[in-house]
Amino acid sequence: MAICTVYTTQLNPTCSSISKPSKSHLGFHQRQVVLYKRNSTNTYRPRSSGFSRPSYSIITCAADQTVVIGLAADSGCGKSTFMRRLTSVFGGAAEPPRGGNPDSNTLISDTTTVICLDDYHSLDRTGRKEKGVTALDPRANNFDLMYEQVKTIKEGVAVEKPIYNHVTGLLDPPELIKPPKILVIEGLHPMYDERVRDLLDFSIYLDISNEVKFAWKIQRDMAERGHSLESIKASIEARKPDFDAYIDPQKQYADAVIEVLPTQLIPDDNEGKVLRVKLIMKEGVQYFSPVYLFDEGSTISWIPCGRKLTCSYPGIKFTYGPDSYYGHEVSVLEMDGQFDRLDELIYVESHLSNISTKFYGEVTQQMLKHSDFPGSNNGTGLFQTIIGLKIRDLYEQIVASRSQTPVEAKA
Ligand SMILES: Nc1ncnc2c1ncn2[C@@H]1O[C@H](COP(=O)(O)OP(=O)(O)OP(=O)(O)O)[C@@H](O)[C@H]1O
Ligand SMILES: O=C(CO)[C@H](O)[C@H](O)COP(=O)(O)O
Repeated sequence: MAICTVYTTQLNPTCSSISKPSKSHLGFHQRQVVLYKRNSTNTYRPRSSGFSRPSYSIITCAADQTVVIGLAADSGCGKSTFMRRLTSVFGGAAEPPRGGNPDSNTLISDTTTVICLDDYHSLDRTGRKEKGVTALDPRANNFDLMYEQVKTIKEGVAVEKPIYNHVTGLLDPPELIKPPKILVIEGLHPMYDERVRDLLDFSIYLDISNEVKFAWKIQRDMAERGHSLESIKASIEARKPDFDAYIDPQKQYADAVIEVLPTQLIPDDNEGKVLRVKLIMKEGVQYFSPVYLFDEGSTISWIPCGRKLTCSYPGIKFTYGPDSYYGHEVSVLEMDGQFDRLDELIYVESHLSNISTKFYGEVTQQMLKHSDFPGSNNGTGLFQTIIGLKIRDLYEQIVASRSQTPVEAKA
């Protein structure tokens, strides 16, 4: 986090965000901020002798303030895969904090820091068992701390965040999280608490239908983790009431929802391999303009298979159009089916608009780069990649708008 190095009585025009010091500001990382005193003419002086805490404000460089993105989904619904795609859009690899807890859930890259909200479990595995609550139950999570820490990071100050250890089921000693350019909070509840929700600059919900969730869980937990079919069924059933009560309702607040359903191209398909994926995009969200197919606002149905796109059974179908979602006006882009050849995706990409690419073919390039990630041959990978590009664009717009904002003091 860069600090404002203003040593005159006038504020640097790029530093427009001013807030009162809180306990966390004045803690361990006090040296990261510069304290200024406001005088009667509403100008600012750097800290000098006679400084008394209540009369000082913390000034952070607005252009460097952290943009906060929320990603909500149930466990095993593709959050990690989405995060890898997002990080890749910004370049560089995301890694756990160097020299830290090997069981840390955090991933850090040059631009992004992804924190997992499981770290705000207030009850460890034993505690939840004793109280008979699941991790999805708000009573097993500390929303006050989540709010305080996300807010503090957003204001440009580092925090000591707890770690929930998925290996031991215990709460480990905290780890230091420094303010990144983009903070992603991913997990079960990024939009559950209104205070946390209000801190989000953009929010996404991964809505995986029960049939597909089940197919993915079986694939992962049976093949990779040696669980039995019965135990997977039992674990999904046990979580369902709390999922319905506390996780699923968050999708009404999301700016973008990626909904994953069984295909409609194969009658009575229950294999869950071919997917129908919807990208539901809220209208009127600042710095976010929904993607469209051919003609903005029209209703379109498109089968791109033919000379320019190779399709084997059951083919590919795109639809696009306006709709309503939890009372909000939205645009919905849908893809049913899967790609045979990813290099031909450029044909589809060239018919999509508002995809926030920096050069022709960037979506296709990203998809080809990660062709081994789950979902790369269908709408899950395509829409996750597009949302990654939209987040980059949103971030750049926010930074640009902040550096143009006139200085305004909030005492
Ligand atoms: N788009 C996809 N298409 C097919 N399978 C997928 C897709 N996304 C995820 N999966 C399957 O689901 C599993 C979980 O994915 P991922 O690790 O990204 O989810 P997660 O939400 O981060 O899970 P957890 O919270 O349990 O760590 C993957 O191993 C894969 O089997
Ligand atoms: O839903 C979950 C996170 O996405 C987990 O079930 C929750 O965090 C509890 O984890 P564990 O099973 O390791 O105790």
